[in-house]
Amino acid sequence: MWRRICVELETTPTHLQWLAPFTCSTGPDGALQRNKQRGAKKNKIRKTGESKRHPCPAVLEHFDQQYSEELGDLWARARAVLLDPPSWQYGVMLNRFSSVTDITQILLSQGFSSLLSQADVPELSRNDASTVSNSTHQKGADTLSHPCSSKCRPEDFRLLPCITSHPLGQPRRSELPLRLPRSSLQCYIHPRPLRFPSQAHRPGQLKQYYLLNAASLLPVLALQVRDGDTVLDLCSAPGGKAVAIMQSATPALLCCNEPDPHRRAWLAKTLESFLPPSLSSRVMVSAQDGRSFGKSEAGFYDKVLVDAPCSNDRSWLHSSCRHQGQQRLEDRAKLPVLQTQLLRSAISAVRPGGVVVYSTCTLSSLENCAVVEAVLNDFPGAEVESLWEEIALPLSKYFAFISRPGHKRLDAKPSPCPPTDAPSCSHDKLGILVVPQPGKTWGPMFLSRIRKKG
Ligand SMILES: C[S@@+](CC[C@H](N)C(=O)[O-])C[C@H]1O[C@@H](n2cnc3c(N)ncnc32)[C@H](O)[C@@H]1O
Repeated sequence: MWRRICVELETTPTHLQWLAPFTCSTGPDGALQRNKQRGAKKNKIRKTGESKRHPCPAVLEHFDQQYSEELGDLWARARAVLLDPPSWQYGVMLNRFSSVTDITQILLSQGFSSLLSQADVPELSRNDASTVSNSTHQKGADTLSHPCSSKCRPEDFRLLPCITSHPLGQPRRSELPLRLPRSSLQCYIHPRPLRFPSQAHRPGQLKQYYLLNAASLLPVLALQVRDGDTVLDLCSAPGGKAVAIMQSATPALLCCNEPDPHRRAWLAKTLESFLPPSLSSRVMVSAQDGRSFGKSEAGFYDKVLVDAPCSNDRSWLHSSCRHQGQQRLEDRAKLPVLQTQLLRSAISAVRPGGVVVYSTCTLSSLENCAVVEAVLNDFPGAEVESLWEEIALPLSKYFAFISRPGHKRLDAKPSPCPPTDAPSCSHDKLGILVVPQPGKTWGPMFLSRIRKKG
């Protein structure tokens, strides 16, 4: 199998071989692309300073139509965030392979705090968590109703309220505590939209951190990579989640796949900037169409991440001109077909008992729950696992997740919904959705975890 993978790797020109000597001067996190500055700046935070960007009228009109129908009042607040780049927050994911260690102190002294520390996550038992959600929903606190498809009534949808303290005293010792999965992944966030400076590449030195939308880490947490796993990152460029996977654990193999040559070059640079050469035998770059893995590598992987090509609401809203906006809207209509094919391929590529995480950075239910629903219909041996108590509840202090009360039984087995023209939007059944809101501007991010039965 190793041989086969190696052969399938592109016969790479030297600039694509990520273990080639460090020569790149551009970074993976986009910010560096914009900041052409050379040399690392002093670690000084600044306001995001995003210049005023104008939304593309055609895309905004399309979003208004679709999302006010799907999300109701929730859309007005998400819209306000998406239209206001200076309000966007940035996460700082630390690089555990960098030998420079002063960064945590600097972040803490500047008001950043650890997103994934276990310390500030309330320790709730499963029963308590259920009680908290139900009782808060009954009270109607911090809720926003939003209409969706014909299957859902507007009042069915609410924001998951913040859980900031344990409402019922100490959890019962005998019950499993509600905690984030253990991970060596470290990310620091600030309550305000302050951005840490991006780092230029320094030859021979790994970057210390990666700037990102912290919601991007949720699919990686959901993937639960363990040491020794064989992992496929099916749509990998520019490589933020691949780097996060390598922060979480040491897989036996991480295959990073990206068919687009320019984006693959960017991916290669990211890997080169964040991973030491000693990991070269474990991390590989592949150039296939992701739809082919289901046949070429059937049943090989323990874990597959499908961070699918999607509408990317944040960036598409700010399309540079009307023509680009129109083109993207045309592409948007075709995406669910590609996404469905990629997810099918991923499920075929995973071994029985293995898991696939499907994620997008759009709010569109057609690219989210409708894709998962369609694929589940083809794979009776696959089932969605709830991410509610594992991810949404522990992190509700930081992210605005939406929920549908009454469908949140923590022990409920999700079942595929009957095929329908209208998406069902059962985010709690088919996945979880982070909706940007003022003060919690992370997202959009949809994620769903599917296990292939053994
Ligand atoms: C949302 S981006 C992935 C972001 C990446 N996972 C990260 O965290 O940095 C989706 C990627 O899928 C790639 N893509 C498009 N069509 C694909 C296909 N048929 N197979 C695999 N990847 C594809 C795109 O070129 C793009 O780089």
